[in-house]
Amino acid sequence: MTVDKAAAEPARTSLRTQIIVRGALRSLVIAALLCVASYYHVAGMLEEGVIEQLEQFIAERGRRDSEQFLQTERHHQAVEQALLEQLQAVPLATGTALFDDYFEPWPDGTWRTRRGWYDGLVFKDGLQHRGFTGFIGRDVELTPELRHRAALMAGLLDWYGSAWTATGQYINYFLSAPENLLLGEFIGVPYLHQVPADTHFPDEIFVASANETRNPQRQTVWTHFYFDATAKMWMLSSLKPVYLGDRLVATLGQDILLDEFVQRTLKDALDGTENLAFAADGSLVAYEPLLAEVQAAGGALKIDGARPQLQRIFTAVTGQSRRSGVVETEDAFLAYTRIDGPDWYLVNVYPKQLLQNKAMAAATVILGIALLGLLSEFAVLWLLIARYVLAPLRRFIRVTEKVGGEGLSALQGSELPRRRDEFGLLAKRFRETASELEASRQALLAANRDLDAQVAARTEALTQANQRLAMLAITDELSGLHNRRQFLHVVPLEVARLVRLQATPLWATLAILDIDHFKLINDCYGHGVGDQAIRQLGACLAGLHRRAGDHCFRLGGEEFALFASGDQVDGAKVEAFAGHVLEAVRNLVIEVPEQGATCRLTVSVGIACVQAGADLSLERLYKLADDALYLAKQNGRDQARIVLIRGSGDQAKTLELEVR
Ligand SMILES: Nc1nc2c(ncn2[C@@H]2O[C@H](COP(=O)(O)OP(=O)(O)OP(=O)(O)O)[C@@H](O)[C@H]2O)c(=O)[nH]1
Repeated sequence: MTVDKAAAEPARTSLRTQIIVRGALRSLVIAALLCVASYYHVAGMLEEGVIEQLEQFIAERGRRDSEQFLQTERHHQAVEQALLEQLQAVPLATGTALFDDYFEPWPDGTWRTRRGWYDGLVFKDGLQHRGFTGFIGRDVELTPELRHRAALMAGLLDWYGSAWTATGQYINYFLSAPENLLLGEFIGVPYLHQVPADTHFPDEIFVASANETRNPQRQTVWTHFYFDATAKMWMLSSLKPVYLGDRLVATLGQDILLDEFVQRTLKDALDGTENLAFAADGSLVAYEPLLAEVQAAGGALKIDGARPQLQRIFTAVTGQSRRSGVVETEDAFLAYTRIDGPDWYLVNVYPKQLLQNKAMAAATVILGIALLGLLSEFAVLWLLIARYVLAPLRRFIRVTEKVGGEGLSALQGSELPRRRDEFGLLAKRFRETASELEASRQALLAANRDLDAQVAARTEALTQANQRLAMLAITDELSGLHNRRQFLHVVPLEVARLVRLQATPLWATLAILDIDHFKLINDCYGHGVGDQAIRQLGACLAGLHRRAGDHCFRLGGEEFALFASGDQVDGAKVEAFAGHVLEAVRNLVIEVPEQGATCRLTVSVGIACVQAGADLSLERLYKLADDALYLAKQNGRDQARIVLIRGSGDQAKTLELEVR
């Protein structure tokens, strides 16, 4: 068992760091996507809210700003109604008499109101009156009707004028008649006592604007607004012609202070937005960046192509059919409302960038909260991983490191967590696997042992088979003697050994035996008997030839060889040996089972006995023996011919013997 190197090494990177870092990166991407989604969601919600807010704001502003002008129109209607009623109801004489209470002739030929009506006086009614002046041109014919009307107009001005101017919204209030009569309360100024005698008011714009030629509908007329350089105030005039039947009897007029309106327009805007006001004919009324130019143009600064942004606003707003609402342009929401009376538009420009900034701020807050949440979540995760993942993992690592020293049994140790979660399951699997591995190991060891035994047995069998094969290779199967192969192997070795040991004269003896007329045995009794004869002859020769260093061979067919070595060799001994062989063969009884008989055999033998010398060799030995055998056969068989050579070379002495 080897220890896994990777397990024993400390981890290069922390699992926890990897999880946290990768988790954090993915969460950051999600948070960024959430932030983008939040941005668009918030922007959408803000847009709805802003449009609603703008609609409310502008509608309220429209109502409030219109109210001032509608109030003026109501004033005009009230005075008109009162004048017409009085003209019809008050007897001419009464009015005529009153005329002198109000007017007095001036040396310049004009009639002017008595000074007390401006400076202050207590009238017949017992009340204090003051504040207004009046003027009647010097060429005017003072008919009773005019005197009656002038008196009634003076009375109305006396009654209502100071009340109206006291509201602070009007700088003056005046009533004129087409005969060149003008009555008016001009705050702080006895204006009509100061004008020249030849003044002809019906030609003045603030009276003539309401004449029938310019105002055929006989409606209230609103002049252009203008900046009064003397008073340093923004103003607007409102004129209302009063007709008795078809006859113009008076014109009612007011100069309205617009300072408050202009200031409100400039200042009273939602944060980050700006207001502007313009007339339906395109005259700019109030717009902070162009205030000086509006003043310089006396209220007649037109919105045109020179100011494309304003022109876009003007076109977008005046194209709307609703009285107030919100129009969206490429870069802004335009909250617009019409203002009754002078027919103006008030517009609040809400840049979309403002909305985007708010959405971005909201999205940033959401992102911040999300990041904070993620941070705390990952901090908790950091601790949880340490406790529930890293700690059990480290126990696993320790246990696997122990495997090297203690073996698989370490895996079954109690250090592995016993829990109900995946780690518990893993530990269980570890223990089970350890048991299985141990069982497998034991089985493997047993199998190895078994295999070793089998290999040993097979090796032994193989060795024996090889030995058998080796034996078979050198053994003649039929006789059990060594064969010709072994003869050619052994005899040269023996001869060489004898040649080496020349110091003590040694002898090599080779006898070659050949069965006589063996063919006849085969022919007469069959090959089986022939084989049996060879077997018995082999056993016989092996029995005769038992000394160490003696060898017995079947050279093939019915031919056998005997080889021996020795130091005490002479003719008698060899003759005795040959006789012994011949006799032993003659005594062999070969069974012929098929015929229930026996047969006998003889052999012819050629023997060469040579004293070892330099010229000794197997070839020489064999030739000598074979030649001797030939002689034995030639000489009648069943005998031995011996060639005995003592010495070697020129000193060699040959002795030939015959044994029967
Ligand atoms: N049964 C049997 N016969 C064999 C075997 N080997 C050789 N022979 C026979 O031995 C006979 C040898 O015959 P020959 O060479 O004529 O010799 P011979 O008949 O013994 O006559 P001489 O040697 O001249 O006495 C042949 O008929 C062979 O078939 C063997 O292993 N078994």
